[in-house]
Amino acid sequence: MSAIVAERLVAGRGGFRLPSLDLTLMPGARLALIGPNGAGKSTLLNTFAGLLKPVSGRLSVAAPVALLPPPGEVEAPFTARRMTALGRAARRGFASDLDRADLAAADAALDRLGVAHLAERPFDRLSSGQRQLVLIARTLVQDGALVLADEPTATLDPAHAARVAGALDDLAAEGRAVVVATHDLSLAARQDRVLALTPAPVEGAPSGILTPATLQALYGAPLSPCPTCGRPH
Ligand SMILES: Nc1ncnc2c1ncn2[C@@H]1O[C@H](COP(=O)(O)OP(=O)(O)OP(=O)(O)O)[C@@H](O)[C@H]1O
Repeated sequence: MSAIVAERLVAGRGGFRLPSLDLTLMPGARLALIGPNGAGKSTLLNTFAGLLKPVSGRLSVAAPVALLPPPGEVEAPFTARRMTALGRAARRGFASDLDRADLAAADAALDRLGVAHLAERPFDRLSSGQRQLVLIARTLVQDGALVLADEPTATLDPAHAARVAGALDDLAAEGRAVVVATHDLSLAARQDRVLALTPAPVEGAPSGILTPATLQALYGAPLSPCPTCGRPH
């Protein structure tokens, strides 16, 4: 079964509308959404997550969905460990409290991202990048068949960004479909496919989409060096 099937899907919110989109994503596939500020990446992710109703068209999504919201959206008076472990509690409802297995999974996810030392720290007193890593750890423990990550590496230093990219690769290797919305073109380049949200969305292999010409058309300015070939232009 596909992780996402979108047919003539129009996503939007308020007065904003994305162009009609056809997309199929198989389990284990990795897709990057790129596009300028306001292009509709978060709108599309939230539509995939079921938080926004499609304006029109057909959308079928595998469950469960694990969603990493964009940086800065989450506040909570919990420790980093509890905040991470709540990713598992959400899956089975909030009726029962977290158990040892949940806390152990949280510790393993924090360790995977190089922030095990933050486990006992109050989430609300972490730096923005540290909070982001905790929320990514929470996403890792959610056991999603479809993992949606909105700007996962924004606010991260290069070493932590590399760990996150590797952790997302691991999720895909486990058979989960992964969609990242990102301005980080090196992260986009390591996905299997890239969907560029332009007035007419274009989708393909990173080598076909992350080209100087496509990026210049997408962002309205030349980008150098080329993110896939590394050459200045
Ligand atoms: N809550 C909202 N209500 C109405 N319109 C919104 C809302 N949030 C965003 N929009 C509009 O929807 C459009 C797409 O926004 P969206 O956040 O999906 O873009 P994005 O590609 O994720 O942008 P960015 O890269 O800046 O995060 C924008 O024109 C934005 O102004």
